[in-house]
Amino acid sequence: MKIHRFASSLITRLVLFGIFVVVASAILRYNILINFLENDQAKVAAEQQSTIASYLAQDIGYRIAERKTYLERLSAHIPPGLSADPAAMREWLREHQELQPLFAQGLFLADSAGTIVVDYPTMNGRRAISLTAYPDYQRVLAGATVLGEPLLSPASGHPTLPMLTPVRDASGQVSGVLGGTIELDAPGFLEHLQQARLGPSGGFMLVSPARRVVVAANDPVLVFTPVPTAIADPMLDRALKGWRGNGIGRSANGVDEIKAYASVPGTDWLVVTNLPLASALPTVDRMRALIARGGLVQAGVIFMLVVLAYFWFFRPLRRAAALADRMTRGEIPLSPLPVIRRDEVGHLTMAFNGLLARLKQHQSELQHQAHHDVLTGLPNRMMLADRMEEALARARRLESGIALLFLDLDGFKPINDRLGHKAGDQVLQEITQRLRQVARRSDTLARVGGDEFVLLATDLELPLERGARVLAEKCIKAVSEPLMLGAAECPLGVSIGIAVCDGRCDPDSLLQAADKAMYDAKAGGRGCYVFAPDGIGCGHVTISAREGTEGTNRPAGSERS
Ligand SMILES: Nc1nc2c(ncn2[C@@H]2O[C@H](COP(=O)(O)OP(=O)(O)OP(=O)(O)O)[C@@H](O)[C@H]2O)c(=O)[nH]1
Repeated sequence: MKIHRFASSLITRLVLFGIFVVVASAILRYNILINFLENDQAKVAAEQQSTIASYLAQDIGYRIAERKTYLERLSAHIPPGLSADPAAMREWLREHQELQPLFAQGLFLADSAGTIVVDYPTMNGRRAISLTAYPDYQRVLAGATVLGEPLLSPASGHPTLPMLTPVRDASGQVSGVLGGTIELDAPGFLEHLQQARLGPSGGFMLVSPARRVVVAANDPVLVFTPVPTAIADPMLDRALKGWRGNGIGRSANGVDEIKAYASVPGTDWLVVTNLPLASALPTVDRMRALIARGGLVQAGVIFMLVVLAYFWFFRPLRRAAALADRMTRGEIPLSPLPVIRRDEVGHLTMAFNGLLARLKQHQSELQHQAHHDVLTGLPNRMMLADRMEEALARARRLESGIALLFLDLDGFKPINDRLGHKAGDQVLQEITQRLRQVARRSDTLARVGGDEFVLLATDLELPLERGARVLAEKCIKAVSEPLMLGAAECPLGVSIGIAVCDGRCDPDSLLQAADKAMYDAKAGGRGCYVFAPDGIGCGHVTISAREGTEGTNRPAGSERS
């Protein structure tokens, strides 16, 4: 029962609704804020990465340009005829290599047939290599300085990068090729890219779009590995096709990353940076934790407020409901509930009190209807019984007596028949008024049948019959007075049976005795009164001065009706 009441409680619903609103707004706020922060932070991080990627690309470009310029200058300054003397040429190369070691794997000279003839330092097998098979060899012969594709040095096994420039004779004709081999791992070339760290798990790559291979990376495992396919990493694929910029994309292993792409000047290479989104946005993570903690605190505060509200705002309501329950169970009488505050609860309580007042009024009306005759407003038989009980008890206490006059109208039916029931009702109301004037305030005049009335007279002095007789005569006189309804005369009389008692008799027997005496009065000619015979149904009647108890008594001057 309690669980059911709890489940259907307005307060429970209010609390649940409140919690729903708080949770929904917290989730909404959380999503809006986190989305905004994520986008904002990701944008900032992507711009930062672009800057870093550009810086690295510029740095690599600069180092390549530096080597290119150096190689071209060396080529231009080879003393005439020196290339014909390998030992002197090698010495010349050594001097320059030691002065400016930009090519970590050294310098070499190829003759006009493309065969390497001199190198410094001497590397295993390098002198036997022919450059004619080299894809860009013809471009070198045409006069261009060419940066080759990265390859694993057959001599050292290290990733290397060859650079070739033409050597011209005095007439300006290409007479040979001067080359230098850059070692990718060597200090002073790609070390920024290789050693740099981007967050806890971000990385850099130098990619050759032509070969679709990773030239260098801060993760050595990636070096010389093919780049992911277009499906695995669509953003990188776009970058390989020429697009430059930054953004958020999914990596080949399914991680969302912030990526940036920048071109290395003087090459077709590409610097790629990538940083997993999660580690790029530490503020967002902290914000998440902060919002979660804030949400918990908020929920706690709201819960406490709801509990306080429950106890504070609804206390009068709970108290009123408890009182109303007790009234319903009959533990306390129906009485207005206390109105504590002038709020909605107070309004409801006042409305309840109004309803209660109406109910009580209705109840007393019903009570009145149950004990009174509707037409005349006189007490009915039920109420008469109560009054008789009271009167008998009082008579016993005060050692007085009571008289019961049973009145039945004479000649009422013809009025009804002649003038109708409505007129009959008016007659009954008029007779009631007349009989009321005859009775004392302490007496009870009741209507017990169609044209039957009972007059209960109390506190009678001895002899009881004297008072009863006077009363009966007054009744006969009052009823017999001319009665006009409009122009119609309504002649009426009344027959009265009288029973008297000193208080020690049974009310039903007393009523029966009076009723029977009334019939005797009817039988005796109507318009008169008859006392119930001593001992008939009223064994305790004490009559000290009994007059005319055996005969029919008419008031002086009254006519038989
Ligand atoms: N108008 C009206 N008539 C009523 C009411 N109650 C009973 N009656 C009528 O009252 C009449 C009573 O009948 P009787 O007692 O025979 O009338 P009566 O002419 O006085 O005859 P006796 O009593 O024998 O002298 C009946 O016609 C009933 O229908 C009422 O509330 N209003």
